[in-house]
Amino acid sequence: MKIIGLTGGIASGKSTVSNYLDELGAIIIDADKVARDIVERGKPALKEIVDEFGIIVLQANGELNRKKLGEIVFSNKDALEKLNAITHPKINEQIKNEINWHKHHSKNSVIILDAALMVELNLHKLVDELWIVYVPLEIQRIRLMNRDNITIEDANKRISVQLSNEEKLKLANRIICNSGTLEDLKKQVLEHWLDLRDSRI
Ligand SMILES: CC(C)(COP(=O)(O)OP(=O)(O)OC[C@H]1O[C@@H](n2cnc3c(N)ncnc32)[C@H](O)[C@@H]1O)[C@@H](O)C(=O)NCCC(=O)NCCS
Ligand SMILES: Nc1ncnc2c1ncn2[C@@H]1O[C@H](COP(=O)(O)OP(=O)(O)OP(=O)(O)O)[C@@H](O)[C@H]1O
Repeated sequence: MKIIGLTGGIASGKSTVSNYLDELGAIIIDADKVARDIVERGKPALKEIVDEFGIIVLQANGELNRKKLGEIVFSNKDALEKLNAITHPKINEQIKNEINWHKHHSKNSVIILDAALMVELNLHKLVDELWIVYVPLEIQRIRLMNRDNITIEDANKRISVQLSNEEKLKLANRIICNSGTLEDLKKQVLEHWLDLRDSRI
């Protein structure tokens, strides 16, 4: 089994890349999905979040109001640190459990661990190779605003709370540049995938 860490800033194109790698036969562990699982109704993290931020962050049906919590934490560093202190240990634990499960059940596979906060969560230490999806800031901002239908101010806030591209690039084994078309992106991903396969034979 080989574990590839796939990281990059918000809206750099990681999910687009991991969807393609999924089609090529990789197993995907998506940190955003894990982060959603651990705050489901009835899970301890949700109670801790409500204790910290109040019932304002709940919807009428008792589920987390993600939009509301996002507005709070991406505008306030202390609030984000409090949310991270609740969620990050649990995200880390679940990801490690998923990796261990695959170690026993999917021995010959390639696992893609897709996480924006790979380095912040110290998950890069678990992977065999680190791939970075790089996108220049101006394009990143426009794609984020379009995808999430948010203002330039909100896009800047979300970008500014993450490690810079430069810091991530220093750690990368492979760089996927996503400033071009989706076809350009797919072509690069296929090249890396084939190269990885050849290096495993
Ligand atoms: C604040 C929350 C509720 C907002 O939810 P929302 O549905 O709007 O966003 P979603 O979870 O899909 O995240 C979208 C992107 O935001 C960025 N992001 C999310 N959380 C964080 C964070 N704590 N710090 C920096 N960037 C973050 C990532 O690039 C992520 O891919 C949610 O992001 C959350 O619970 N974050 C804390 C857990 C976490 O760290 N998740 C990221 C794991 S890599
Ligand atoms: N080469 C491209 N050309 C045009 N649009 C693109 C390209 N690559 C990705 N996108 C679009 O940019 C947006 C961000 O991509 P994606 O959701 O894959 O990013 P992400 O890195 O997974 O984001 P997050 O950190 O929030 O999980 C999406 O709307 C996606 O369709």
